[in-house]
Amino acid sequence: MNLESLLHDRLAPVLEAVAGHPVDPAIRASPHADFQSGAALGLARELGRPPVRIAAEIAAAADLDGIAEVTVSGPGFLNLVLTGDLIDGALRAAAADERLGVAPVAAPERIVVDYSGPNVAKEMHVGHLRSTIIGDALARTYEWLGHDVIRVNHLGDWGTPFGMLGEHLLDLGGADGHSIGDLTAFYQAARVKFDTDDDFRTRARLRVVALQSGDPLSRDLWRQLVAQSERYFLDVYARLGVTLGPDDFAGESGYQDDLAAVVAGLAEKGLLTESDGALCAFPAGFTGRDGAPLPLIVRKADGGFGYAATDLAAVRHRVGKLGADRMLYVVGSPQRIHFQMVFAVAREAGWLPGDVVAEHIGFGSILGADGRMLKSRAGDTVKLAELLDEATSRASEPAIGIGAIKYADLSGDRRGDYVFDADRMLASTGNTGPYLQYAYARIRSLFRKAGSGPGPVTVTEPAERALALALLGFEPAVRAAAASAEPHRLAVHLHGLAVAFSVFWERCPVLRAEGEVRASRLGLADLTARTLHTGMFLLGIEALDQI
Ligand SMILES: NC(=[NH2+])NCCC[C@H](N)C(=O)O
Repeated sequence: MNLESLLHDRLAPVLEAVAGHPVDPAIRASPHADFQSGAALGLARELGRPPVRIAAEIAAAADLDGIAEVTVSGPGFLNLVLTGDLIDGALRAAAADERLGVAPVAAPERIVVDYSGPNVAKEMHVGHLRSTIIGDALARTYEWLGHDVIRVNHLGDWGTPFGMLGEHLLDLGGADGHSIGDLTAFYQAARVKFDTDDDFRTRARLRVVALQSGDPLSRDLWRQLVAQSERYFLDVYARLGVTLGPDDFAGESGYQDDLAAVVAGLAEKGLLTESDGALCAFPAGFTGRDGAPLPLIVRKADGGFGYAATDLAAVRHRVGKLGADRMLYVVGSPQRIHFQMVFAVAREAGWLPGDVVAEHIGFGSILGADGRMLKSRAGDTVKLAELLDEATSRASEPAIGIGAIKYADLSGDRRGDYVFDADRMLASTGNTGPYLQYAYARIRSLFRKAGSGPGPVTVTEPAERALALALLGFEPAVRAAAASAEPHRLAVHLHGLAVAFSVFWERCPVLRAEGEVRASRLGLADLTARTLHTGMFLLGIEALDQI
């Protein structure tokens, strides 16, 4: 049962009667009562009466079913205290339900989550790490809520670099003879040759043309690069415990045959303009600093198609073939304008109907201890594998190191930057992944000693009540995280739950209690463990029985 919505339903009719129109009661958890509503404050000006008076009027008229007490405090807040029966009933209902009382959504949507999206023959970098972690948490959460989730890994597997990379692979012994091994070194070596060797540069250009016209050797080299990279990425996903698999790769190359139709479709709608030899769309409402309209380059002057054209084709595919109701693109904030323009052009072209939601789920950067973009000691971009090595080698178990990284990423507003600080993220106290994992393992160990199972919950002590409210706040936290695609809303809630449990644990003896009290406290502990387990699962953090 969702207490916030229960209280919402109790207060909404009274508010509407008082105001003469629907008013959101804006129920919030409160340190002074169980919950609080500030709705009377918002109505004061409109009704021309002091908010305290309005609040008193609401309090007097409210339907008190399940509410023990409504009081007015401060300038006109309504403080709401629930009855013990309501809380006990809600906890027992949650405990009896495998899904902890969280019903699947009434209207499931088909949600395409585009995440990870690394580039072939290149090491994944920290931006891909964030996309992978955040995207996976979102995909898990929507799926658990009953949506039909399609994971899409928009692999960068096409474009001009493949001339240089294929040619370099050929120089090293060709498609079947050579393993590209260290991706960064491979890419950099190709790059150096491309920048310094005229002959190589010419060969690389011809290789692109050959690849695009279907030359078998070129395709072979390319396939080899893609296959080796995919294997590498899958290793990283396995290490991270991420739910992306081999079938989720849907690389840019897959849209090549659709690009002509993209151009034709845009041309037909009169949306293409030639600009310095390139074909561009100028979606309404996008202007540069100088006020000039911003172009979305659909076909480059050399006839090649770029990132934007592929993304337009991908939108058509996801709406037309995959039947998406909602599309989320979990990609770093610097690509915000790109996606806004792609969505705008797709809407103008009629490929993105008004009832299909397309949203860029942006995120900030991972910073080093110096507050700048994360760099290795040598000043290069940090390889993802090295980052994982650092966290896992310092943790007692790999799952703790990985959980620490994920939690550090997911516990703050995704739009913000965060500092990669292994000491802080691995700490077993504070707002960290290990803290959640220890809280869970501690409860499991409690049950190994208890000798008996959980019983029906009856809340009496204040620490029990605080824990109960945290448990019942799980559903709104999951729904809020899903609604705004903000996993931190769930992460922060779980941390609060773990803290509430530790306070309860200090103040309320469990194993030393007797009879119904002992059973009830074990009931609270059990529901806490199950809630932490489910919540961590949604974030992609492993819950260990024993640490
Ligand atoms: N549909 C998309 N554009 N997805 C994101 C792809 C990310 C891209 N490969 C990059 O590394 O920046």
